[in-house]
Amino acid sequence: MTQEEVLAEFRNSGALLEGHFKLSSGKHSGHYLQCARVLMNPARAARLAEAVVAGIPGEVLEKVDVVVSPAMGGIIIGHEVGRVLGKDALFLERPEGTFHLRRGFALDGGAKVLMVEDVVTTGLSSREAIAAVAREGGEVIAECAIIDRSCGSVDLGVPFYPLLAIDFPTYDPDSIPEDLARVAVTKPGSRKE
Ligand SMILES: O=P(O)(O)OC[C@H]1O[C@H](OP(=O)(O)OP(=O)(O)O)[C@H](O)[C@@H]1O
Ligand SMILES: O=C(O)c1cc(=O)[nH]c(=O)[nH]1
Ligand SMILES: [Mg+2]
Repeated sequence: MTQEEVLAEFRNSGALLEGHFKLSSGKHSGHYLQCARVLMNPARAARLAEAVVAGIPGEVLEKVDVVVSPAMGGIIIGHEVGRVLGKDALFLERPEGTFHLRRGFALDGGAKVLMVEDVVTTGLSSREAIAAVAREGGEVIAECAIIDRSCGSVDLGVPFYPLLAIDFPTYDPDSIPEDLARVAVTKPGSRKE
């Protein structure tokens, strides 16, 4: 899948939003990639998962024991990646603010984990999720995602394989451009303030 074809999947599903968004990291942006909309079609979700997996080197894939995703955004793409790899797909949740496994999910000691995200912007959520896997006894050996909003600048501490790297500007709360500040802000994600 080319970069243009990935972007077309977002455009065609109404997932490429413009407005004023408060991101998970607290940064603000005039653009938002609403992955839930792009993944709401199961055939499209499967296509994207196959393309994500195709971008990961074989020597990494052959080591993977299990797929883990941070809820909510990572769940659907993580499950689809698990299907492509023939591996179980678990997810981390943070109802009290810190990611951990719930619902009877557990990792075997030393399990080699492929972390799967929908979007990475600052990498904050990914780093928290990677730390959570370590607390749960596993080892994240690589991460993949549909979108890298850092456009290649993020360091997750493990090899990172995004399907599409994109560079939409983001702003700290005290340096929001005037025209963006005039637009009512929404916070689409589920991280608590
Ligand atoms: O790289 P970062 O700066 O951490 O941003 C990316 C994270 O933000 C979104 O999740 P969010 O916390 O909005 O919650 P959600 O997954 O429940 O939508 C997205 O799903 C990533 O997890
Ligand atoms: O950084 C985020 O929170 C974020 C950005 C984006 O474009 N899409 C998304 O789901 N989350
Ligand atoms: Mg998320």
